[in-house]
Amino acid sequence: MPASERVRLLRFTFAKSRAGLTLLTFTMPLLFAVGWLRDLVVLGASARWTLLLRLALVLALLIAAWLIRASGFSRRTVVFGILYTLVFSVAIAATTAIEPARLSLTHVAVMLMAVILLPFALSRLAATGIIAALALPMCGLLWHLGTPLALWGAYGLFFGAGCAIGLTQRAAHLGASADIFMHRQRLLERLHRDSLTGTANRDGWEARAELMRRTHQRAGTPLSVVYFDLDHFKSINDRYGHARGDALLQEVSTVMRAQLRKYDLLARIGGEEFVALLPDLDAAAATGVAERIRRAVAAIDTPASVTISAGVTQVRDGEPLETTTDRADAALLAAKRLGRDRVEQA
Ligand SMILES: Nc1nc2c(ncn2[C@@H]2O[C@H](COP(=O)(O)OP(=O)(O)OP(=O)(O)O)[C@@H](O)[C@H]2O)c(=O)[nH]1
Repeated sequence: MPASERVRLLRFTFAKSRAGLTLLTFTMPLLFAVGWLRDLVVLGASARWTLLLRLALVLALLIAAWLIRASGFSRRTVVFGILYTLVFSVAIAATTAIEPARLSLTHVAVMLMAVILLPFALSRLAATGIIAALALPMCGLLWHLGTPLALWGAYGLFFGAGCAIGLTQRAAHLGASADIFMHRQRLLERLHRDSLTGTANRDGWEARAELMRRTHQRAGTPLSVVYFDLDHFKSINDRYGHARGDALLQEVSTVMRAQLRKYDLLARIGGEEFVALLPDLDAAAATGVAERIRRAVAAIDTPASVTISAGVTQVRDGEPLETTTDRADAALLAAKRLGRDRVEQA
């Protein structure tokens, strides 16, 4: 798969996997809330204030999770993620009924693990989300090991496994929709490409040219259009045959591409008619490019010698693209009238 496709696929996957991971972000405080509510039932009124404090913390964590969600996974997410992790860890430490004297190395290690893993739970990657979904409840289990509360850790693990399975299924579903997405992209690319020369076709031109015009108008940078037409191509077809004509069209488009920059748009919009859209070039500079192409085409080493005529114009402020292309076409006709194998500027 080409690199550009892979990047597009990754972007698509990231965009789609956000929802599941956001759910995970909210799940963790809710899990703790369930555990603490259970304490309220078991311990009764004697621990009311501690439990109220815990519930207030859960509320704060939910608000923090909401803020993280609202920040839209930008750079701010990282800052919120770190704050969230800190508050979360302090909340665990402050409200877990373990006296400082009983704190063991395991507890410290578990807390560190929780601190390290939470940002992963917030990350966009499904894989790290799954790790966090399983590892965080595992932290809870280890934390309470040897006490009845370990049951809650086990429950969390069970719940985390559910999350992980959900995420895996979602990933599989995403894989299928990504396939459809890529298929659609390839189809669209094929529809916009001229099968003979590999350049854009008329649909491809129409899909991209107007967008480029708007971008350049907004940026206030020059943009030029060049119309090309092979001279007396009919006689070449008649003399050497259609297949040789086809091969010549391919050679000409290769020569043109070699003279253009990567971001110039080249399209075959008719039988032996090409158009190029040249960003950041005014009419004079575009004429220079067209002249270079004219010379390169004339130099193609073939028995069926071919020349090309061109009409150049610059996009004027606020005018529709059609007006510009009409002007370039008129300049091309002038080049034909003046004897062909030449470039005219309008
Ligand atoms: N081999 C080949 N020929 C094509 C293709 N598309 C169009 N043509 C031919 O291109 C020729 C164009 O002829 P005209 O429009 O008369 O233009 P011309 O002979 O190039 O003359 P000028 O443009 O006036 O210099 C026709 O003979 C078409 O059959 C194609 O895809 N392959």
